[in-house]
Amino acid sequence: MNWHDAWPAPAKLNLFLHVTGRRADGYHLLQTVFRFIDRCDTLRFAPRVDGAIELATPLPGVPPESDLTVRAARLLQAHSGCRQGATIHLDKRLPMGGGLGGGSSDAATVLLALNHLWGTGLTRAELEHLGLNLGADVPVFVHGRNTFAEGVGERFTDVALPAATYLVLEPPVHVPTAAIFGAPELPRESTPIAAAQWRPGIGRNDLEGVACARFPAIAEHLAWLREQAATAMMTGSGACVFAAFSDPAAAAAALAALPAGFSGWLAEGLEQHPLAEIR
Ligand SMILES: C[C@@](CO)(OP(=O)(O)O)[C@H](O)COP(=O)(O)OP(=O)(O)OC[C@H]1O[C@@H](n2ccc(N)nc2=O)[C@H](O)[C@@H]1O
Ligand SMILES: Nc1ncnc2c1ncn2[C@@H]1O[C@H](COP(=O)(O)OP(=O)(O)O)[C@@H](O)[C@H]1O
Repeated sequence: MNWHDAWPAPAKLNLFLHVTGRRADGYHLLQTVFRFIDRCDTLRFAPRVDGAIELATPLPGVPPESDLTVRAARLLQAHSGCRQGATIHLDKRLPMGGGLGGGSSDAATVLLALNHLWGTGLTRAELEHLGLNLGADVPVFVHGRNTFAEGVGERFTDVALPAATYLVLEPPVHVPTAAIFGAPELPRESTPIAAAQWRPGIGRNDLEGVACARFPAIAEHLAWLREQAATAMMTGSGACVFAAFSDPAAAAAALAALPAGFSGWLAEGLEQHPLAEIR
């Protein structure tokens, strides 16, 4: 791929999410399955010889210096000693604080794209490791395969998933991930399961109870979605909730029945990240 190309940064869904413990540094041990879906942010890059990293499209409420795209580019520069720079254009479609991993996916796409465009030559494993400095969710987007993840979300056992159409609802709230993990009432002792035993439909989202109690809009969206599909669940630390349909027409019918004031969309489950093969 070239400098002028559009580089996708897909969303993820957590098909289940169990909290199995807490590390000494406060981070939580999780078990989860990440699935990539075909709803994406899009990034474009322009090369710079002055070495600067500039975000041409700053996000409301996010200072460019703390934007994950800029931080990812700087980290790769520092780690590789690369003297080139880039202007980054981000076309943001995924909601912030939605549990869809948008910011983390943007960061991973920056690492993959600039490693390719700058010719810095880091391996995918090195980029995964680098990405963990930016957030617990970044490595999986670099990894690029649907996967059963453990640890804080950096140890992977890849899984093959059946085709599915997802109806995703966006409750109009931004959930601060740290506040959900910090809640005293969060259940933190789910019994670990073996990756080989997991099948679609197994497990729940342990963060759901806290998120629904603190953000009633999530509870309302989930209650409506469960009437359409009993297996509906929240993704990540919220706010988005989703349901899987094996029949796309059933998913479309549920979307058509969405109550006034609710917003939602359909997405197809991907077999892998669209940049899974890029070097
Ligand atoms: C919950 C998950 C599930 O995929 O997704 P999101 O809802 O954010 O999409 C992730 O584990 C989120 O990963 P990410 O959003 O990258 O989190 P980070 O920026 O690393 O962490 C934000 C804060 O959440 C808490 N945190 C995060 C991950 C984790 N395993 N344990 C934690 O306790 C910490 O307080 C941390 O300071
Ligand atoms: N490029 C980015 N896109 C989205 N959020 C970003 C970005 N850079 C920094 N952030 C910050 O990260 C937070 C979490 O964003 P995001 O990854 O989209 O949500 P989640 O982790 O819930 O899936 C945002 O609220 C925002 O403050």
